[in-house]
Amino acid sequence: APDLWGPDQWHKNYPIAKGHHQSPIEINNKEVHYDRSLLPWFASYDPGAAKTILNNGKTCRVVFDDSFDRSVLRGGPLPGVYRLRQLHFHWGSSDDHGSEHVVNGVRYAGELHLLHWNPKYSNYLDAVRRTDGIAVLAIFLQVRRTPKPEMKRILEEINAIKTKGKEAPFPNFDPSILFPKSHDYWTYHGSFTTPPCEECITWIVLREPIIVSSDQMAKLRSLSKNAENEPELPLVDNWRPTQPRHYRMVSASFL
Ligand SMILES: Clc1ccc(Cc2nnn[n-]2)cc1
Ligand SMILES: [Zn+2]
Repeated sequence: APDLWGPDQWHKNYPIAKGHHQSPIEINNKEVHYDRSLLPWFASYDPGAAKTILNNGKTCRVVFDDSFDRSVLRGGPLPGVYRLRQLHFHWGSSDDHGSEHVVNGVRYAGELHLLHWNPKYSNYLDAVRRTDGIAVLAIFLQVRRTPKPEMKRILEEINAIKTKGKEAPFPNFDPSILFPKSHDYWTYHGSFTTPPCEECITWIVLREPIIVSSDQMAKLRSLSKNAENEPELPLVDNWRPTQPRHYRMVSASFL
């Protein structure tokens, strides 16, 4: 059956969805350009900034206090500090797919996005209208037999936010505990991967995935996209297919 609201239809309401700076994209070694001028990136997150965890019907999201430069990302390709606003996940209906970016043909089971905005703009909604408004740190989730203990706190809250609109307190959490060892990254200019698909994102995609277990991925898949009193609709496959790269350069911070 034709999916009336699927990614191929978004351009009808949001023409930019067919723009030339859309995300996600395929990252292929042969087309990547090593840029030795790229700086390392740094996250300085205050655990006290974590506020709540929410099922918004399209993902599991943790929101942070972004009323001042409390938790920030800086360095890398960024011109200054960017404020952490929220993190969320993308995943599939099985372990063999679910990530948004694809690396040399490899799809990972999921992808963690930490979304930051440029405080040179008066607020987040203004920032999403600017090409340098948003920075997303993207981290692949790779399934192996070993769970990632640092994922436990998020996954333990899943039972409290099973259905769309459910929210729970999520205090004292520093998302940098989720980071892999290596800070090597690719960077390119792109967009939100859901409507309105604004082309306002500096993407920082980490080369090293974090390792999670199949059970941990199954926990994410136990979320529902329906509200409590509605028929059960599993929240899975909330990833957008890769988009044309057009003439964009993907730079690598590593050789
Ligand atoms: Cl909460 C949320 C916010 C944005 C998206 C889509 C997206 N755009 N860029 N990264 N993720 C999905 C869920
Ligand atoms: Zn995302």
